[in-house]
Amino acid sequence: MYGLYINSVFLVTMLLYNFTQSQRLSMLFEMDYKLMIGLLAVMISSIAAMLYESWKRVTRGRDHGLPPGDMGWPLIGETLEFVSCAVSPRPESFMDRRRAMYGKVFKSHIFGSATIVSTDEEVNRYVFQSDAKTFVPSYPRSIMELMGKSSILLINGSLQRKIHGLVGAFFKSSQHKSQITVYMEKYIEEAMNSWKNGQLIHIQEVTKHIAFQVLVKSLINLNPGEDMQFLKKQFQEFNAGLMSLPIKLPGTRLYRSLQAREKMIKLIRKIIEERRRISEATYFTTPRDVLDVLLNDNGDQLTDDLILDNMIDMMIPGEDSVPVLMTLSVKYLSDCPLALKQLEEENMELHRQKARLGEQLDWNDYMSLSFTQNVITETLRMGNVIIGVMRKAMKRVEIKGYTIPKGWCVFMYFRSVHLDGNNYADPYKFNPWRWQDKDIGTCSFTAFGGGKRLCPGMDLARLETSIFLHQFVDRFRWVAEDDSIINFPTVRMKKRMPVRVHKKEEKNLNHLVETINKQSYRQ
Ligand code: HEM
Repeated sequence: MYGLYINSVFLVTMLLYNFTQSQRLSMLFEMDYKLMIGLLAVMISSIAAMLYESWKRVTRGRDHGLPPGDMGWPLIGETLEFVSCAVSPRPESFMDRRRAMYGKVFKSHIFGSATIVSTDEEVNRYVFQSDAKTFVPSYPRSIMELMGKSSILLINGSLQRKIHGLVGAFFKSSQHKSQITVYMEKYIEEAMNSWKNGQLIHIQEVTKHIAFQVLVKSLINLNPGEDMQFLKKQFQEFNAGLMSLPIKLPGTRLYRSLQAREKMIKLIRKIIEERRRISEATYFTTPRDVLDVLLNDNGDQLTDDLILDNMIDMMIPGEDSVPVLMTLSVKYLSDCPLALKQLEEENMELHRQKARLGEQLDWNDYMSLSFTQNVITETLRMGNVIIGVMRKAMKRVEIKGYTIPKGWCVFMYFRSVHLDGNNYADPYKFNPWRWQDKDIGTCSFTAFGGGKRLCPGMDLARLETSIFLHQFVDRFRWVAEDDSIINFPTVRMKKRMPVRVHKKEEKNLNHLVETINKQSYRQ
């Protein structure tokens, strides 16, 4: 790089010297245009090289205690290389290369911020456990613009803890799980009843539709209908702006998303007003949804504006992640017949038991399917629905001998931790059996984050996925068409996971159960 810089300066000097010697301005125009372009290119590369060198000097000068690493080019840093790896089938290759050179924690400059990238579970645990005086959440500008000021995703301290506690407790409650199980079964049945034998189904689309209905039911108790359709349309418009240029002018993507947000706020405000008209005793005693939970709070911190912000912003982490988890489970199971067979057996055994007792399945039954839960955990480990999260350092922090300067971002990249051979043997192999008798809480598994911001929707996501897998294997056999996983900007299937479904006949079902019983599926 330094050689290019010297050469460029030399070339520019020579050309300028020739030009001044000619003493004729017109000579500039007589010069071959190719030479002009060449001259321009040399000048630009010369300036770029100078900037690069001074950037290096500046960043090297600041290195006291910083983890090793490369800040890349001025302004863009290493963003281009990060993105080119992110769109490849191995997004973690960006991290792998640097881990080999610098270790599990290194410095970089991505998406406009000086960043410490951590692929180290101990460092991540420390960051997760830190309070808001040390680290606060950090998101790309467009997301910040679209989120409400009082969004749980942005606020810190006691108010964040309060909302997190209220929402988490509601999602964990037996009452919510029972209610959502009934609705989930209903929405799945409606979708599956329309499937014809041999039909091609796009799992990603079906699960997106079902999970959105469940999410909206959990948040504002809305049933499928006109309002739900309206909300879905506006949320899609809103969502499209989350990864856009942060320009708020009429006509821009961000502007349209902000308008969609306003429309959603209007609808939810109307729902709040309607609830206030209903007698307090009816809706305040047993909350039906998160909205009731927040309205029910006796303190004066939870204003209507705060509740409105949160009703919309809680859809952001909840809307896409659950259908992706369901879709990836189907993908990995399709690629691993042994795991599919064992999952089928477990679910059909439960079905038979309940049929013998003449009982319906409840949420507890679904959550107690241990192999199915292991399939979900393994899908989260391999699929990395959320590749990682960002925090911003509010002060200079020392962790494990590394310095994180005030104002820098920390990017906790879960994907590398989850695909590290030292943490998980044969990490690229889908192996749900690895979770047998393993305590998820004590290992490096952080698909739902950790600490004070541990995902409050974690149980809901697991329950929904268990119910979907149960109903799917109970009623259908399928043949998956070729498809591949895309990881950037969000995780999804390239072709929306097409599968050809075949209804299980009652006779075939019994035969299949017998066959399954004769086999052992352990690996
Ligand atoms: C597969 C499904 C899901 C995954 C992988 C997932 C993952 C995560 C992760 C990693 C975080 C931590 C973010 C951080 O530390 O900055 C988080 C936070 C959060 N999740 Fe989930 N999530 C899922 C489903 C859901 C669902 C269904 C909801 C329901 C609304 C939900 C609501 C939230 C909320 C509100 C937060 C923010 C908590 C806070 O900052 O206090 N998530 N999620």
